[in-house]
Amino acid sequence: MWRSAARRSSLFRRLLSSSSSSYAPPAVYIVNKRGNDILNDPWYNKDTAFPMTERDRLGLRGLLPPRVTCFEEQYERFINSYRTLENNMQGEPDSTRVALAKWKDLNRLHSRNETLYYRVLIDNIEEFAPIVYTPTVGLVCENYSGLFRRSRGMYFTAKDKGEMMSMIYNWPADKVDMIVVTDGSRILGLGDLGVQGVGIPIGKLDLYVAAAGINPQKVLPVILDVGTNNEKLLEDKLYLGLRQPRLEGEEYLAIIDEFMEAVRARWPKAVVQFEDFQMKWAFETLERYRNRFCMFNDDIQGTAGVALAGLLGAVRAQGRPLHDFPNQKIVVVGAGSAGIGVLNKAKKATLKMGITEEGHNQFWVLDKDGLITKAREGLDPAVASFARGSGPNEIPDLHEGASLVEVVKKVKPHVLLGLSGVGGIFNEEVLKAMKESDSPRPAVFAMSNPTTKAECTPDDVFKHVGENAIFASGSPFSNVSLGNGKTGYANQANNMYLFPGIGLGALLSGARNISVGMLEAGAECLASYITDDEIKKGILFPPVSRHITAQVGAAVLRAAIAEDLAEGCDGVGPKELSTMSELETVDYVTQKMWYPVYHPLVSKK
Ligand SMILES: NC(=O)C1=CN([C@@H]2O[C@H](COP(=O)(O)OP(=O)(O)OC[C@H]3O[C@@H](n4cnc5c(N)ncnc54)[C@H](O)[C@@H]3O)[C@@H](O)[C@H]2O)C=CC1
Ligand SMILES: CC(=O)C(=O)O
Ligand SMILES: [Mg+2]
Repeated sequence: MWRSAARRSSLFRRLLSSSSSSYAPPAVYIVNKRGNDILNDPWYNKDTAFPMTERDRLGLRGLLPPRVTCFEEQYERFINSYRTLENNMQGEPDSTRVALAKWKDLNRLHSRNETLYYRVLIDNIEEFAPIVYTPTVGLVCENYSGLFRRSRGMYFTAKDKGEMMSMIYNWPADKVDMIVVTDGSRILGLGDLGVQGVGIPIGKLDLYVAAAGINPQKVLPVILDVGTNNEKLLEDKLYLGLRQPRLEGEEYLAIIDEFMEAVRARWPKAVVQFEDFQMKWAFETLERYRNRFCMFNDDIQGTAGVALAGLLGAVRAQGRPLHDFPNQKIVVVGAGSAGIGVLNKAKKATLKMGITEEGHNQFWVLDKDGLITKAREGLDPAVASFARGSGPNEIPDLHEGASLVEVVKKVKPHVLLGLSGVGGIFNEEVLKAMKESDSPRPAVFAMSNPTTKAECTPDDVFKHVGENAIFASGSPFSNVSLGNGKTGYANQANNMYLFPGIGLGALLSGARNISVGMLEAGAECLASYITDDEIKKGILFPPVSRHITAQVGAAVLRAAIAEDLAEGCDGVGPKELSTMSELETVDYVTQKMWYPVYHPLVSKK
């Protein structure tokens, strides 16, 4: 027993030290450029940190101020100037201006020096995630055409039909590990933003680098510009996308198919995350590609795992055992890609706990037309199994199309969960009705993004529902001081806790595709991450970090192996991966994460 464990861990050590990892940093970078071309390349640029020997070697002498500074000094210089910006903008009434100024400052750093940018992002992820990701990324997308300075990512358009297989070779990196793609049709809760939606793949991939340690040279943000139905954009002089209505039907699918095949041709092992597609295409493309590519839909699948972790947390917060979950009454507002993804996942958890398909009775779902019942004309099959009926188990008078406040008053739900994209829809009347919830700790999840679309704020929840309430939102809010030293926790319930780990685990396992089992393993890992003590305080989610991502990534990787989907990565095969214990897998995943440091540069010639 001891011998085999010892043998296994020596194999593990060898794997860590000898794998031809794309993540373990190389000792030197070989560059085929010199002088200003290096300074203008954010991947190689070190600004004033180039040592004199390197300045001589690379033709940089005289192109930089004479004093050589170290990384730490550059870091401090950036943070100080960022703090000055913050101070100068204090009292500025227009919060949009402040957010965009901060985003521009970070973006300028990215365009100049990626190593410094990612270190700043990693070290300050909680502070900077709201700038590179939601909510500021929403503002950036809305104003993208005016803000555009330097291209990031790739643009495939309806006009590129038949060209994508060659276009994909225009991307400069030989290897791409992680792609996030959108068609811009449903950007956060902001609707169709056409080509301007490219900000979302950029923001998501920044989190991949910061939280999952994906090498930034191996990520690719992609926008598929198939037109836009947003009249305002079509009339906007600055708009940078195609000026045509969105492609539909087979024409649309042909573009997506061609893009996916081009990816497969050049980078067959890349993981592709679909993001912010309008509902019909979100589900259709997921079904179309899930068994043929290593891909997933973050809004349907990532969100579902995070929401389920939150729902189970709400059960624990009441001091109830998890098997009580099927008795929780949950009102879901929004029956789109995210809402239906959450409902399917929660139902599956209920069925796993022994409830039958016909017997589950805990969900009430509303969309823009109110409560969805079996009487709904043209009932969407995706939501049919959640539509309320009229049998003896039903609450009387809850008719088709009943309003949110009626539903909350009559159901007295344990959880009210919003994925509607409608800001403020959980108004005072609704929240006061939640106070009468049958739960001693009513939970309100206002998951829509960005902040302007949040269904309510934590202040409103703790004021109207009560201090015992549990709150979570898609975009970040500050905790609320409840007086007497007590805190009302403003959790962030966002798929950012899962997608980086899902992508990383899929990548390192070399999975052929991303199975339900792999996603479940990630979600279960997240659900069990928070301790009972934290849950009692009302804390449902951990801060986003490399630690949680490594755990989720390891869980996903192990599930891929268990399901025989893993083909290995970077010379580490499935057999070797399968010999690792749980702990060793976490160590392995952690070790494979890229970390920003300056490397000596050596000129090719
Ligand atoms: N926190 C997170 O991790 C995530 C949050 N989201 C957010 O969820 C929101 C919805 O996303 P999707 O489901 O993809 O959008 P979607 O457009 O597919 O669905 C929106 C749903 O909300 C319903 N709705 C609209 N107005 C309503 C009203 N007044 N009352 C009740 N329901 C109403 C619509 O009928 C539709 O069913 C967005 O704001 C998005 O940012 C999405 C994914 C992840
Ligand atoms: C978080 C996210 O994926 C969304 O709001 O669409
Ligand atoms: Mg999304």
